[in-house]
Amino acid sequence: MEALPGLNDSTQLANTIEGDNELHELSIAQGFEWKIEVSNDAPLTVEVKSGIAEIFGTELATDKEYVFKNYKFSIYCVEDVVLSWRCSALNENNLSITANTTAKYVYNLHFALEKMRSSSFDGPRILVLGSQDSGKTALCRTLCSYAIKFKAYQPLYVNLNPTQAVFSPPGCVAAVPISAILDVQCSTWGQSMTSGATQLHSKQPIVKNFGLENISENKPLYFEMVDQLASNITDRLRNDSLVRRSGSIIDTSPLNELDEDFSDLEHIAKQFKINAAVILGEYQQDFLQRISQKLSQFIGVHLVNLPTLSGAIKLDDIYRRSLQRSAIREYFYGTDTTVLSPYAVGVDYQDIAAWKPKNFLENQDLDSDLSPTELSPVEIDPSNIQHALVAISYAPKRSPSADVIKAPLLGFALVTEVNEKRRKVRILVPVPGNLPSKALILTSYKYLE
Ligand SMILES: Nc1ncnc2c1ncn2[C@@H]1O[C@H](COP(=O)(O)OP(=O)(O)OP(=O)(O)O)[C@@H](O)[C@H]1O
Repeated sequence: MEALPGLNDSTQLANTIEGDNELHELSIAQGFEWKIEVSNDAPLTVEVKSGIAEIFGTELATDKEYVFKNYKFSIYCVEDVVLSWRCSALNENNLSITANTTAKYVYNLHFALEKMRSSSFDGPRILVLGSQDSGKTALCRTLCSYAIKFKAYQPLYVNLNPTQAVFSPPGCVAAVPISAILDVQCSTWGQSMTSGATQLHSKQPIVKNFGLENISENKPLYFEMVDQLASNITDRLRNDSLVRRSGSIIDTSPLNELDEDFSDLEHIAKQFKINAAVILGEYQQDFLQRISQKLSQFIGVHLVNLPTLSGAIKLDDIYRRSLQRSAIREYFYGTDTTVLSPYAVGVDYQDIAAWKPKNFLENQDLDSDLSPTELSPVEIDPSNIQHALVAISYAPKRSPSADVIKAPLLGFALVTEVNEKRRKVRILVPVPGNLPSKALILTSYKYLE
């Protein structure tokens, strides 16, 4: 590969630092964190020997081996920690161990939320804002982990960023009550009930399929999905006093993807009835004031501004894509510890009724005023459905677009082969049986083995 100009594998960088794959012992002082970036080819195993260490707020058990692959994260030491590690791509002279400068703010925020939980049956509903890679998701994950650490709370994590896959494939907005410990080894936070029996308690997400990669490709459709999710959440909170009291932690898309006049933000705040908001990163006072004013009708107190989380890393597109790919892979094939066996079914062209969301960035000729949320019918041919991830809706196969968009999701399938000659399609489904006789929605995400 190296001989070919322009073909630089992203994993090469990590591999240039040669490790010996031997067991090493490492002591990290209280308040410091070990920033780690591992590729798929050179997994890292870690075993805590003594002290309290955590990953995004979830404590690591002592004398248990954890394996990390294709993951960028930090191990934060709440106490002095001794651990052993082994990796063929890390060298003990090049480990990045630095003081964590923002943990104190996260603790303060957590205790403020705890206060809201203990003083009312209606817990906090906090909006987490910030620029790209400022640590929004890391903060949400830490706050969820802290909330369940000592009390039997079940905070609702709401993911409004369709590019990231948390308990769902990418392209979705989702909400999941965090009912038990999260899987520290998983960038997708853990496994959902679709995985069957899992090592840790599986979670049950509410998922809405947006289907496109970027919210600006079809904002009206994105907000249709956000509104549907918000309405499901309102029902859930009404009927589940524990989740209501534990509160919602709402993770958003980067601020630059939302409207400059903050009307998108106002819409989200209204839909999720937020009563607190935090913004990560360094901003001009005037900018913070404008957001604060917009949100003042919802949040009694001011918007809380915290620095970019210590340890947050600027991610490149290749890594983002690899996380999306692993989430799709995990949905169908499971993980190394929970292996799943999806079923391949053969379907005739005429037995498929597929729709796709309108993409206004890709197709500038589309008239955006003409019901942008309406789905367009898909003509089955290899060029558009080969290797595509498709959402299976509950709407019967011949339903009109308006019904399909409103219908809940049954699950996802993956087109693995399209035979133009025989007019047949091979589709991977997570459960045995035929492809359900339901309307399908083609997403922009593709997965090839
Ligand atoms: N201690 C840490 N705190 C926060 N982020 C960390 C830490 N250590 C590593 N990271 C990594 O930094 C990257 C960016 O963090 P994160 O995904 O939370 O940002 P974000 O603001 O949610 O990004 P996006 O705007 O893409 O949604 C992630 O890969 C995350 O795993």
